[in-house]
Amino acid sequence: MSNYSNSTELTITDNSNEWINLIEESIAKKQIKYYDYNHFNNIQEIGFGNFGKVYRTNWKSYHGHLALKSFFNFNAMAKEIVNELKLQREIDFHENIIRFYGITTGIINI
Ligand SMILES: Nc1ncnc2c1ncn2[C@@H]1O[C@H](COP(=O)(O)OP(=O)(O)OP(=O)(O)O)[C@@H](O)[C@H]1O
Repeated sequence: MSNYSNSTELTITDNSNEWINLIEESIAKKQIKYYDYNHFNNIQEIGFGNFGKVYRTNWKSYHGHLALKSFFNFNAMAKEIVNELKLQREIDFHENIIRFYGITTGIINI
């Protein structure tokens, strides 16, 4: 039997899903709360930015309004989203900083 001690291992690395995996893991560990999209109602577009549209919505029987932020390309944005969440956690002690509640997935059809 021969031993190819100096053989080179060809490794193909694909980091494109690394950030998606991190978000999914955080949801699985309940570090990020996942909301069922079916519980949102009365969805109305209120603005848009470079990365997606923003909607005003209600959730279940909660009477206040929430902002739902959508992304045109979540996969391409995942790294920036993780970074935003880290930054948000640093400063969420201040009352003027809006709270991050969690994530949902769905196709907005209004
Ligand atoms: N929590 C919120 N409550 C009310 N309106 C909001 C809220 N978040 C965003 N908006 C509205 O949606 C618009 C887009 O917001 P978004 O955060 O996506 O982009 P931006 O911060 O304006 O710019 P960028 O695309 O560079 O991030 C805002 O300009 C605002 O009008």
